[in-house]
Amino acid sequence: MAQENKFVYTPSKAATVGIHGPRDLPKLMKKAILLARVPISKFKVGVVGLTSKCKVFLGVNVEFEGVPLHHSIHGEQFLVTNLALNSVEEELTHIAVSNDGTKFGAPCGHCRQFYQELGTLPKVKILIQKPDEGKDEYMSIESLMPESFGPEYLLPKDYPLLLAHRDNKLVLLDTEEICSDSEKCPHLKCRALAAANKSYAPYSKSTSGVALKCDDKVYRGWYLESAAYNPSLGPVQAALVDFVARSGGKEFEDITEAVLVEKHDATTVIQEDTTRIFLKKIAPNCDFKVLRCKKP
Ligand SMILES: O=c1ccn([C@H]2C[C@H](O)[C@@H](CO)O2)c(=O)[nH]1
Ligand SMILES: [Zn+2]
Repeated sequence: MAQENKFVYTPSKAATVGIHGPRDLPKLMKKAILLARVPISKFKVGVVGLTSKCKVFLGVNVEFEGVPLHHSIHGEQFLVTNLALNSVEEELTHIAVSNDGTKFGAPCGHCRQFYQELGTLPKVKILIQKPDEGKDEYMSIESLMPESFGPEYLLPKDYPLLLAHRDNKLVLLDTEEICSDSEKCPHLKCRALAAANKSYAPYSKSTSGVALKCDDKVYRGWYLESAAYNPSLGPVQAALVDFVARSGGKEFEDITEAVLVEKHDATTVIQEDTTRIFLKKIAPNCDFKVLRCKKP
């Protein structure tokens, strides 16, 4: 990996920290918890996840001072976004969630709902403490959500869900030149367009992406929707997941530039106004531009 991501472990890197299977996920928990950004609650949540190809991903909760609480990113949501941003199409099989590194608990309702986007019957298993028996056990998220509401109510059968490979095939409205390696180039407009092209917005169709610049490094993320609408993660929050994962502890206020790419004809969901206000609060010196895109 060109830029170090403290939140992603290849199987060989995972083995060096003693992770060989689901039982070992707690070994990374204390490290994860330390990476949380919680100026409001001071309540740090760490999440360690394992995929079917034995990669390990971390998640943490992220809070933003000065904006409404619903802009916060939960640890479990961070983890899934981290998988999406790293093009992990394999299945997420196990997660462990903790706020102290020793006790493991269930995700909140908002996260259980968000995990419905991984498939209509999420097979993800979660480490749960059994107080009576004094030991931890994995149980399925499905069993924590009987009678669930999910994408199957709103989308056609077999619709590609959140972690599926996606190319929305959007182009910028103005005839701007876009680099052919737009997933790696240093231009915010190219990176934000590439992000919008991976956005999962099956409910509003308002796909969008954000690219951020800090110290000549680019971070990007894309809008991820939830069938229950409210748990959806905005494109700027998704880009901030990338920022928290790869910036090596930089502050949000160090972000100097941001570009949002969204559809020119988006009417049901528009990110521009909210993103502008949000960035003004968390990164007051950030120059914010909006570019419109369309289906060619
Ligand atoms: O399952 C949960 C529950 C809460 N939080 C976060 C949200 C907020 O930052 C803090 C307090 O609720 O903990 C999570 O990350 N996951
Ligand atoms: Zn949650």
